Amino acid sequence: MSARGLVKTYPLPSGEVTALGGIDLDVTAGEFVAVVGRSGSGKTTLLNLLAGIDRPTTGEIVVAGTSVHELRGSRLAAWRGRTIGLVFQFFQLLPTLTVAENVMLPMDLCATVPARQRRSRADGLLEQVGILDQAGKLPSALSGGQQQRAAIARALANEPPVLMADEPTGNLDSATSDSVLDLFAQLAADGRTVLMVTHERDVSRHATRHITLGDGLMAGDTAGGNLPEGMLP
Ligand SMILES: Nc1ncnc2c1ncn2[C@@H]1O[C@H](COP(=O)(O)OP(=O)(O)OP(=O)(O)O)[C@@H](O)[C@H]1O
Repeated sequence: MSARGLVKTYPLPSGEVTALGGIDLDVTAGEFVAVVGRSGSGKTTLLNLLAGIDRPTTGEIVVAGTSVHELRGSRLAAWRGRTIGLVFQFFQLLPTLTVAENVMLPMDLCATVPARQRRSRADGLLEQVGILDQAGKLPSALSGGQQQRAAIARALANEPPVLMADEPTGNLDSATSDSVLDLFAQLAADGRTVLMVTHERDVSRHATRHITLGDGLMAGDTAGGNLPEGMLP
């Protein structure tokens, strides 16, 4: 995954806000990258651009051989559904569907898996994240950690090469956070690219690389699990 000259500005009545001022980035398969930085430094904007949720004002993004900045509308949505697994702070599970049905939803939307294989694939993913015994329950019957595991299984439904997570442990206690982060580390070790936005030092130490943003620019790029002092707010 690479980005070149990534700029994102928002026009406001009071003037233009520059969320990203020109980011160059290369991330390879198997990396577990934590994007860190102060509030307002551009972390979520960067993740949204790389995931194809939002489009850059200028600049280029290439993910798994596709020039994402050239895609629009339904082609962008189809690419995103196949390529990017998304995990959010508040899980975003659909409350009226069972856990297994939530996991099958991306398969239904993208038709990447034949209909008769979707349930067994969902069960396999739920087993991988350790909650197969919760498959038939509604999300409200699960703990926060179990709900985030269900959301990770759903993110993996279409076998995306890239997993992106915005503050995935922001709503979990520290022991539960650790187990979810171990799961991300395992998914990266299996060859996926994992990119996580976080502002918590304890969370970011699970990553193998830290990208620090400051005022929309790259302020640091360090390998290893320990973020140098002063690199987090
Ligand atoms: N839709 C928008 N319209 C206008 N300004 C925006 C919009 N989205 C983000 N911004 C601005 O862009 C800058 C970067 O925001 P962003 O949410 O990417 O930062 P962040 O590092 O993720 O912050 P936080 O840690 O608080 O979530 C901020 O100044 C923010 O106010």
